[in-house]
Amino acid sequence: MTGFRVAFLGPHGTFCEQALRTLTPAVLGDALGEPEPALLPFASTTAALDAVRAGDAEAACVPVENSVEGGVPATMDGLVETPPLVIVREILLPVRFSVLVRPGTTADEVGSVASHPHGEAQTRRWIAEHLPAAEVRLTSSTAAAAAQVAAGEVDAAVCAPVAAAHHGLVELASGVHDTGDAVTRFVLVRPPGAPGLPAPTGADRTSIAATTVNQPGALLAVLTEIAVRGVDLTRIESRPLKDRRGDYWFFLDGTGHVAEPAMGEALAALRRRCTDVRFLGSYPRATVAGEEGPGGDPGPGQTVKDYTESASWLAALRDGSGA
Ligand SMILES: O=C(O)C(=O)C[C@]1(C(=O)O)C=C[C@@H](O)C=C1
Repeated sequence: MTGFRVAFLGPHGTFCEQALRTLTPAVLGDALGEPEPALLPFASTTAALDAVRAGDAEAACVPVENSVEGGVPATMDGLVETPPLVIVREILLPVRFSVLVRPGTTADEVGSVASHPHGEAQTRRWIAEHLPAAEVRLTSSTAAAAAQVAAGEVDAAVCAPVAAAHHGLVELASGVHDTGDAVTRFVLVRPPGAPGLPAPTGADRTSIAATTVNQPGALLAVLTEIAVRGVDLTRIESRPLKDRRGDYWFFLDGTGHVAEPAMGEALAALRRRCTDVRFLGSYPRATVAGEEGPGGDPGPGQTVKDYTESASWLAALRDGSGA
């Protein structure tokens, strides 16, 4: 045991724990600087992030978005709180739900069914069709729903199949979903500077949160700074600033690394244009097995080589050696 701790959305048996466990010790060691961390379940995404901020864990793994239901608000809000945290890895996990019950329970006996809001959203039609009489209850995680079934507080849980073993439950149904092939994206976060920025791999993603003044074209200007540098924007989502009604955090993900000129220049431009910019991390892009990731040809004049050559040309103009 190293004393190095990774917080995750618990209890045991969440998709979040599965995502974290897909990282090999080598990858985890590379991302965290420690090969064998202790994995600590927390009751919520907020609590997992708070644990890192309080020094009770050195890193946290939290869900950030689902391909069917979209962003996880608690994570997005948590990422822009202070002190800052930065993403050092992303993990894409295909999500497959089972309906778990106590041994012996039949479908007719299910009067209530629980899940995390994202789990409920991905299986809403299925529940309406197959468990029409069940009252739906929302829980802090899918495994928390399984724990409630085990405790006799609810009859069924929509959760990961692995939760059955953790909570002594059995499958009433498996492969439950309204839209197939759902994927949830998780991120591993650390305080900035520990152990340092992941090195560029050539296939990275950078996450940014930015706020702008509320005037015509402000968001367009932000997007233009990104677009003209050939950065492929892979996600944009907003969250209210809460204490400034009508103002928003824009969460932007784009291909590239802050150490590369295009992304570096785009970030510097946002720093000039926005009322606040948070660098949320540059980290290797994950792909689902068998799928191509984003970020093909950045367009004419937009490769790292193009940026390096133009910077040398400008330097020569400035020092009088070129024309
Ligand atoms: O509750 C869990 O098991 C989680 O890991 C959270 C979460 C989410 O936030 O979307 C992860 C994957 C599923 O989409 C449902 C719930």
